[in-house]
Amino acid sequence: MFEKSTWIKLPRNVLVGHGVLDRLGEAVDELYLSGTPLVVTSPTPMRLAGDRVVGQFDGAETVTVEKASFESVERVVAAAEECDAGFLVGLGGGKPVDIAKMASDHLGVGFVSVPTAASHDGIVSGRSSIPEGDTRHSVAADPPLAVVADTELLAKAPWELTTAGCADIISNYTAVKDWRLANRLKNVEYSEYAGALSEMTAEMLVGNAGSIKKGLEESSWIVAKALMSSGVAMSIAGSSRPASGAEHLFSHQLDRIAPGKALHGHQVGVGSIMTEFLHSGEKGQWADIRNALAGIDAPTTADDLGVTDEEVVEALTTAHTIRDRYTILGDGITEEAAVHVATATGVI
Ligand SMILES: NC(=O)C1=CN([C@@H]2O[C@H](COP(=O)(O)OP(=O)(O)OC[C@H]3O[C@@H](n4cnc5c(N)ncnc54)[C@H](OP(=O)(O)O)[C@@H]3O)[C@@H](O)[C@H]2O)C=CC1
Ligand SMILES: O=C(CO)COP(=O)(O)O
Ligand SMILES: [Zn+2]
Repeated sequence: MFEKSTWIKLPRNVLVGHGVLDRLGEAVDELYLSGTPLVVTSPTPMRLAGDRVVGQFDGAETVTVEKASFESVERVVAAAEECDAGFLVGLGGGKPVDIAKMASDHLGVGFVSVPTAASHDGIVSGRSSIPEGDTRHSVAADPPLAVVADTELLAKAPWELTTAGCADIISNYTAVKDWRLANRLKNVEYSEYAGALSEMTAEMLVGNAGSIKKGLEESSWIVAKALMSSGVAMSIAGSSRPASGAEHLFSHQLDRIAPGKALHGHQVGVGSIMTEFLHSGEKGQWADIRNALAGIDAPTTADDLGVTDEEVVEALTTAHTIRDRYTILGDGITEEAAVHVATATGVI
């Protein structure tokens, strides 16, 4: 008997474009949400867009978080309970958006995503990624009911945040390779639709790389749409597998070993150069990934990331321990292998 079933959760209203931030209230009205809106944000986004967001709702409350942690999630849950929040609005980069997503899932209330940076593909995904001690939890959470990505606002963010978003998308190439490998070797469920969408998203971004330039609002448009598409791939898969493989394990380890040195997207980009080398060897496509990253001003070396050679090697050799996700790193690679891949690709 055929017993498979699938439940894909996607956002209902997605607004991307110049000035759409001022249509946030309208986009939310359409969702028939009720109760007090709680805006979950962090210091910079609050300063840049807090008033414009809060001003579109009657009686909105605000909570500011500084760190991606379960403690922050608990603080947001407490603030929501105190004001009896009807729904949460995540305003900012990946940190406040993920925290708001996880808190609203816990509270069973709606969530609206308002990114201030095109820096990661959690803008629209049904995943929340929070570190805890030596591990990282990437948990299912309902995706946003609405996403409002104002390209005027995104384009004013530091250029590095946009190149980080590009690199997060470029890393989809290796994430999908890892996913297929895990399917072949460990029978991990693979979705052809999600895998194809994720790869096509990376392909289109690289194809449009010529239009991704500092100071050009069109760049934010291209990147924001790619981030949406990648987030949808994760929603279809019901996991972050289409967009997160060994290059993400490497980045999550770097977050522990060398915290705050580089952006998530930049770390996964450099990780992707090396894991592509592990997948396809010296003559493989790792140089294409490096060139794609270099072409949009994203880091390609340890130096660019601001981390040491030793930290890269440590992250590579220990990345497999951070979570139960089979990748090209298998049960771990030796220090010699890590030094070889990092040297051969020019990362160190
Ligand atoms: N759930 C998912 O599927 C995914 C989740 N992620 C997660 O997202 C996080 C990475 O996202 P990222 O955006 O890099 O992290 P942050 O939210 O920490 O943002 C990076 C920095 O940019 C600042 N910032 C944000 N917007 C602006 C702006 N418009 N102008 C100037 N500065 C700005 C932030 O300020 P401030 O410090 O004040 O916030 C912060 O210092 C990671 O925790 C990662 O795990 C990434 C990909 C997918
Ligand atoms: O960063 C992500 C996808 O780009 C989310 O992946 P994780 O599940 O590794 O946190
Ligand atoms: Zn990512």
